[in-house]
Amino acid sequence: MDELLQSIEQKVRPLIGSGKVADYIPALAKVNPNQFGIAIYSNNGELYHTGQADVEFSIQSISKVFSLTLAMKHYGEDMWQRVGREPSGNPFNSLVQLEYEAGIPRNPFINAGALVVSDMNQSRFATPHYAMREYLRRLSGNENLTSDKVVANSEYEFRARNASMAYLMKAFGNFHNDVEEVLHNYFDNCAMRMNCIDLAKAFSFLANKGYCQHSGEQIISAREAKQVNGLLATSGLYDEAGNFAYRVGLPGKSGVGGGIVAIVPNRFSVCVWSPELNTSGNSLAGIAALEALSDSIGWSVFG
Ligand SMILES: NC(=O)CC[C@H](N)C(=O)O
Repeated sequence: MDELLQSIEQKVRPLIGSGKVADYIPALAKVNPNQFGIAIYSNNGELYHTGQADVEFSIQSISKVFSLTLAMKHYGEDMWQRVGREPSGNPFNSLVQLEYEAGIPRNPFINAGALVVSDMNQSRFATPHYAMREYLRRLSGNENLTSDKVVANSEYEFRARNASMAYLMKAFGNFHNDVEEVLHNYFDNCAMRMNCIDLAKAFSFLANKGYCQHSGEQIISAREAKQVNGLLATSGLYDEAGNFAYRVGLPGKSGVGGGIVAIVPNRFSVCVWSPELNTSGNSLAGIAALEALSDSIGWSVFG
C-alpha cells in the first residue's frame, strides 16, 4: 500500500500548477500550492499515508458532512422538510434555485443547504461551534484540533453571498435563528484545521456502518451511514458529482481548502489534499489521485 500511494503521488504531482488555489479570501490565497498528501484508514485501524498527510489545512466544506450527521441525530427524518436530497447541478455557492424552490435548498452539501443545517444545530446547541469542535476531536482522536480565527473572520468579512442565501431562506420561513450568529458558527466550522490523517480517521464511521472504532461509539446508525454515503455520492462534489462518480466511483466530499474525503463502504476512509482547485472548486490533483487509487485497487462502489 505504501508503494502504491507513493506511485500515485509521483503520478499526480505534475498536475500541480494547472489549477488555482481558492482566492475568495486572502487567508486562503496565501497557501503554498505545491503540496500533496494522502491518508487511508482501514476499518481494522490500519493507517497508510504519504506526502504531506500530516500538514493541516482548512477543511472548509468537508465540515458540512459533520454538521449533517450532528443534526441527523437530533432531527431524524424531520430535517428533510427543510432541505432536499437531490443534486443541484449548480456551483456550491449558487443562489438561483433557492427562490423558485421556495427557500428549500436542494441538498445539505451546497452552501444554502449547509446553512439550513447549521441553523438546525444553532437551535439545538448553546455553543454550536464548540459542539462541532468537540465532535471532530472525538472522531479524529486528535485533542488539539482548532479553528483558524483569521480564516473564519475573513470569511465573515466576505460573507455577502452566504448571507444572501440565509436571508432569502429566512424570508421563506426556512431559517429560525439570527443569520449573523449562524454565519459565525458556520465559518468557524469551515475554518477548522485538520490534516489528511485526522480526516481519514474522522470519516471512518461512514465506512464502518456508523461505528467509530477508535472512540468506541456508534456515531449514527448503519442505515443513516448508508444514507449519508448516498447523498455524498450524488451531491458531495456539487456540479462535479457526476464526473467524480464517473472517474472515482466513491461517495466523497470536497472543500475549497483542497481536501477531498472518499468512503469505501465497509473497508476504508481516504483523505487526499492538494490546494489547487479546478473550476468547480474541487482539488485537481486530489481527484486525479483518487481516480488512480480506485483504478488500481478496483474500489468503485459501482462495480
Ligand atoms: N466549497 C467550500 O468549501 C465552500 C466553503 C466556504 N466556507 C464558503 O462558504 O463559501
